Amino acid sequence: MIQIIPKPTADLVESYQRHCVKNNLTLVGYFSVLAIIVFGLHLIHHLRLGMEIFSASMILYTLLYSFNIIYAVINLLILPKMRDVAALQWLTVVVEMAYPFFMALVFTLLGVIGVTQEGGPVPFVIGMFVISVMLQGHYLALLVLLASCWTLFSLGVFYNVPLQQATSPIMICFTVVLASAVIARLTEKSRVELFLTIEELRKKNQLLIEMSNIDPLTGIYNRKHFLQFLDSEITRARRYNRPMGLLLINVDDLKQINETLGHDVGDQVLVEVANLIKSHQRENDVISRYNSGEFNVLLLETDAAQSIEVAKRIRTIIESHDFSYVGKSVTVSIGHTQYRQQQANKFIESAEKILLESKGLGKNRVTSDSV
Ligand SMILES: Nc1nc2c(ncn2[C@@H]2O[C@H](COP(=O)(O)OP(=O)(O)OP(=O)(O)O)[C@@H](O)[C@H]2O)c(=O)[nH]1
Repeated sequence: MIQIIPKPTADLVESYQRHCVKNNLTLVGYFSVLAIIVFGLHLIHHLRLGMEIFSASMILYTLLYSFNIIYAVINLLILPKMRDVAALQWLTVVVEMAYPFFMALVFTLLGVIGVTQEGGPVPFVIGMFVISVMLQGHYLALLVLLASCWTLFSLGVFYNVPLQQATSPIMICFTVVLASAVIARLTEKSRVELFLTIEELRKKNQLLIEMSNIDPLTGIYNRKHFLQFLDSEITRARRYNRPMGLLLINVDDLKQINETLGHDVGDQVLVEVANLIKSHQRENDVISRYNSGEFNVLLLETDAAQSIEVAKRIRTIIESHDFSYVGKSVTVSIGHTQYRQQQANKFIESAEKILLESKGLGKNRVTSDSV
């Protein structure tokens, strides 16, 4: 069977949790604003009906709404502005966990009051569904909370209501708690699967992008990447008038190596030459395989004298390297040019022209159009 969804690794799980925290905080923030509006309407409703506003349930509602105001301020005004990462993480955990716990407690008490005053367990039912949405990504915490709320609710109802009247709301609320847990689990599972699939696709996409820029034989950048990179560097060099050199490096007599020793040996020579150039690369050099037997080095922030210096060093390193399996030393011809505010293709053409000159002059040499 093909496994489409990989087993989540620790970093994926962590990343998923971070994703949940972000979502939950936004949810908590907007839920708080909604609760404040509802509280206003609730209060107006009570006043218009001339109802007692200091009853036990009203005090609980007031407490619930006051907490919402504090949470709305923390979530929407304080957290987004915090710069201290450690403090932010700490406060985020407190807010994310404390809020549903507090809500659950208040809703449980409202549920008990509701049943005691024959209003029914509606607040408890609503509360449990709300916290199962809020605690997405923390299933264990949700289970603990649901179980504690139900136990608290049952004890409260038993204590205040005769057994006959208590059984029905307790059973209803048990079903609600069970349903909330199952729904939360199912939604979380599908969210995790979707998240992991997207994450996996994102990684594969990244890998494809990287692979499309890499030469499979030598593992260095390919021509496509070089041309893209050159475009952006030309814009920069023009804008800030920065010096930039280009070396075109061609392996001498590669055709002959291929013909006498085989294509595999030719491949090995190319890999080794690429590694030699790479191992002596400076921080600002960008190396790529430009053509079959040809490499180039783009030398950023480098003037003509420094570029020629680099070219000479590369030539010497390759000439003195031990290529004993070829039976003779492997050499390269290098053409050097400096950027002169021209178009990218003209810049490359200059390097190609000077490389041809290098070859014509007898190979294994550095030729420059800047001296
Ligand atoms: N082994 C190997 N050979 C390649 C590869 N790509 C191209 N070639 C061969 O490399 C040779 C390059 O030849 P050229 O650069 O034209 O000529 P050369 O023999 O190097 O001669 P000069 O450039 O004049 O020194 C050709 O025979 C290509 O077939 C590759 O990936 N691996």
